[in-house]
Amino acid sequence: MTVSEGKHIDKKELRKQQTKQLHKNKTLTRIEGLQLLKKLQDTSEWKNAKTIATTVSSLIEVPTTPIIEAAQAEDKQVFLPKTMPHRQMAFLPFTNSDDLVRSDYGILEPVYNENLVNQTPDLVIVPGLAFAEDSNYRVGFGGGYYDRFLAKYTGKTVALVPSAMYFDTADWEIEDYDIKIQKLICVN
Ligand SMILES: Nc1nc2c(c(=O)[nH]1)N(C=O)[C@@H](CNc1ccc(C(=O)N[C@@H](CCC(=O)O)C(=O)O)cc1)CN2
Ligand SMILES: Nc1ncnc2c1ncn2[C@@H]1O[C@H](COP(=O)(O)OP(=O)(O)OP(=O)(O)O)[C@@H](O)[C@H]1O
Repeated sequence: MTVSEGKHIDKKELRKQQTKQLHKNKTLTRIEGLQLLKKLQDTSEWKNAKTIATTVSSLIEVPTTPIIEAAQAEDKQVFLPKTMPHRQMAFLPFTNSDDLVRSDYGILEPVYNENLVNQTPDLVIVPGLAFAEDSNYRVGFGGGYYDRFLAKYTGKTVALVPSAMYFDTADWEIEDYDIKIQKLICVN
């Protein structure tokens, strides 16, 4: 117990709240996602990246199909995560939607091939449920996959933050293993 605990919302509670909120805001998130992609394309991080990691979005996240298509149109290679044992992620090249397989968590993933893994893409677009603008901390789905991966990753990181995921400040508890996103791209 810490004295400051009272003003923090439990991460699990926040995830529950945000999941509900994001379901209500799907349409807005989709529209804002296109604006956020435009802003992303204006950044040096995007322009300088030859290899980009994103995800296959679930219904409540910023849709990633437009991101994948924009990257491909600019001859950038796209990598997608496959969840592995011990809460590790392997990033594998995106070839074609038909080659993706649904994971136990219901997310489409590329098929594992040790020869194709790339853990050092130039830019990682980090997913999440909530982002704090003043500190760049995030809350994800709770697997700790990105925190583990980013602990070793030394390239560029950005996150696209629609209004439903936006927080001025982190009113949740920051843990030692939480990793800040280098650049948050927000609406307006
Ligand atoms: N579109 C997308 N793909 C992604 C992520 C993401 O956030 N978005 N991930 C980002 O990390 C990874 C998968 N994330 C996962 C996060 C949590 C659990 C999981 O075990 N959830 C538990 C509940 C955990 C809890 O609430 O404490 C469960 O479903 O039982 C699984 C996968 C990789 N792919
Ligand atoms: N670098 C790490 N090494 C070992 N364990 C870690 C590390 N980072 C996070 N974890 C563990 O993973 C669990 C989930 O972490 P956290 O709540 O930050 O997930 P999240 O960031 O919301 O999820 P995700 O990164 O999958 O989107 C925590 O219980 C934590 O103990």
